[in-house]
Amino acid sequence: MNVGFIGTGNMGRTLVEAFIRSGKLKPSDIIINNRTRSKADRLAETHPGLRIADNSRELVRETPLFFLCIKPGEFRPVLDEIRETVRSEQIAVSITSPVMIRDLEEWLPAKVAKIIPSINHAVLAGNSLFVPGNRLTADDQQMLWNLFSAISQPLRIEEEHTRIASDLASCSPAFFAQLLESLANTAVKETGIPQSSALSLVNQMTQGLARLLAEGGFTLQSLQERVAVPGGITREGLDLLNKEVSPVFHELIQLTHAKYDHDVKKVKHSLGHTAKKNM
Ligand SMILES: NC(=O)C1=CN([C@@H]2O[C@H](COP(=O)(O)OP(=O)(O)OC[C@H]3O[C@@H](n4cnc5c(N)ncnc54)[C@H](OP(=O)(O)O)[C@@H]3O)[C@@H](O)[C@H]2O)C=CC1
Ligand SMILES: O=C(O)[C@@H]1CCC=N1
Repeated sequence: MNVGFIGTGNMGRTLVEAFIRSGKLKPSDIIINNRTRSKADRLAETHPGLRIADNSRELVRETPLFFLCIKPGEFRPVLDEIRETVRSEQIAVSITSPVMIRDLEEWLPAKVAKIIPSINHAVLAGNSLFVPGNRLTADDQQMLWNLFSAISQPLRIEEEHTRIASDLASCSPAFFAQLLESLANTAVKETGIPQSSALSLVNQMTQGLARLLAEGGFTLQSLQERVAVPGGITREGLDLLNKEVSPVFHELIQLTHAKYDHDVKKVKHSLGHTAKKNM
């Protein structure tokens, strides 16, 4: 089956490469289009057989399933371009949280889903967040589920939980990378340990932590219990984190949701009522 990707930026490229790496799609199954052609050219050079469409309309003509791997503010021009070409039997998948399924369904006659991926799919790990629209049949849902099972663990969520689930699954790799980098850099400032040693210690620790959770039979809770011996040093640190970190995460969630609400409004405004008027 031909699969199309409109937008081969960070996440479009990650998805294309993850599907190829998993063996689920061959390069010759994939058609891409990107606003800046050179980015698509580079991806096609790395994966011989992968085809580039001259524009989104051409891509949509050739693919029963296509992904919109573009940012919220980039939807309007793409939808304007493809709406006349899209057919009702096609499946359009948005990977962008602030674009509502019902708005896409107003713009396109296609069957619509929202699937929020994560950078973790680059190593065929992490949850993809699956929000099917009403027009998808049970077979369509199963096909998408199977496709994403090759590169991730799909998780069905309600659209109203898209933001918080994305924070936890998709934004958190960056949040935790920054926290760990900050831990290493603070250690350098406080103690004079060489930065390369501090970064290596934190990096190796994180890889071990991931494996303990994935293969070692630990939960987040049981891991803390095993490390923090009663009356020991780790307990001191955990008690501090317990007190100080929760308000930071509280504020972080408030911030991501405020930005999300802002983006939802901006997208709604850009998609506006023109959709219905022009149909
Ligand atoms: N990065 C991540 O970890 C995750 C991202 N997402 C979501 O994915 C979406 C894309 O993010 P990301 O890939 O990081 O962003 P990028 O800016 O890296 O990628 C967007 C791509 O879309 C292309 N594009 C824009 N307009 C058009 C158009 N009209 N026709 C064809 N291509 C177009 C851009 O082309 P050009 O080269 O010209 O800029 C760019 O390459 C966002 O909404 C984000 O929320 C979701 C989960 C995780
Ligand atoms: O930063 C962003 O907007 C996107 C959403 C999820 C991950 N990255």
